Amino acid sequence: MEEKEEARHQAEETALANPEKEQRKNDRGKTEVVIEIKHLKKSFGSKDVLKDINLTVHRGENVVVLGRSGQGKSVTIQCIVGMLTPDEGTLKVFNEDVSALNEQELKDLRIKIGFLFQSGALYDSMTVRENLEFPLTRVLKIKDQADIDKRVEEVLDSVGLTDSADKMPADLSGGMRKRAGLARTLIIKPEIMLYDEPTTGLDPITSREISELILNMQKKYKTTSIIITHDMECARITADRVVIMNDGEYIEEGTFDSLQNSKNKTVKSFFKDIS
Ligand SMILES: Nc1ncnc2c1ncn2[C@@H]1O[C@H](COP(=O)(O)OP(=O)(O)OP(=O)(O)O)[C@@H](O)[C@H]1O
Repeated sequence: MEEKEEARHQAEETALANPEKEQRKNDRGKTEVVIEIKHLKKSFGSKDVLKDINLTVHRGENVVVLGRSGQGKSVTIQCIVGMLTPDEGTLKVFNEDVSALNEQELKDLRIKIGFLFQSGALYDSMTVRENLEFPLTRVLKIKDQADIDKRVEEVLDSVGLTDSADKMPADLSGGMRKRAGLARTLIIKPEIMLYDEPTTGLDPITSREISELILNMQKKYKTTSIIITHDMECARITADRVVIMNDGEYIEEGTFDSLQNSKNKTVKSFFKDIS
């Protein structure tokens, strides 16, 4: 294993390892608030990136955040996981104020949150199967090989990669790599999934497949998701609710269909190419 990858493994273990903290049981149905953001502000120097962000996400929902480049979508995500501290406002995840959490509490929170970044974040020196085994053995500390095999087979089946288990990431297409990255994130069954531009760089057909997969994963794993995208087709397929972000604020929200009839000029501009 390469040095860089080893360093990443170690960072990941430190950030995530806490086998005793099992996932919170969903016993309050869809109305439970999982993420609550109120009047969030964040500036970098003189640049006000987040000016007044307000968002409530309920358990099991897929919320899509649509916004042009550089609007602060990624900054919002980094605030949610405590990688950035907001200047003002409150941000609660599972009813806990993220900026008040200590290091250990942040680690406990992050084990419940899965990220799917644009790159897919696979380890290039490992096969797909080894990539999937890694979080099970190193993060969840599972030792029973039969249990590991069962979990790997299940998640491979979910993302349609059963026949590619022994391939190297370099031998996969862009769409397959994205599927494998998703499998690697889902295998520890996070309660919240954060997707940062999940379809960027993929052709329209593969993008559609990934969007449908995101929807299927929501149904199968009952995960709460925030999906950041510019891809209107992805938004249409995956969203229970769409939030439009512009100039540091969420300016309008609703179902994909309801927003198509918005009178707001900025909202309209997102939908202008949709027939
Ligand atoms: N750590 C940081 N320090 C300084 N400026 C930052 C930092 N993180 C983000 N920014 C700035 O904040 C703005 C918003 O960035 P962000 O990455 O959240 O945009 P985005 O909406 O996700 O855009 P994109 O769709 O292009 O990824 C950008 O101008 C960026 O340069």
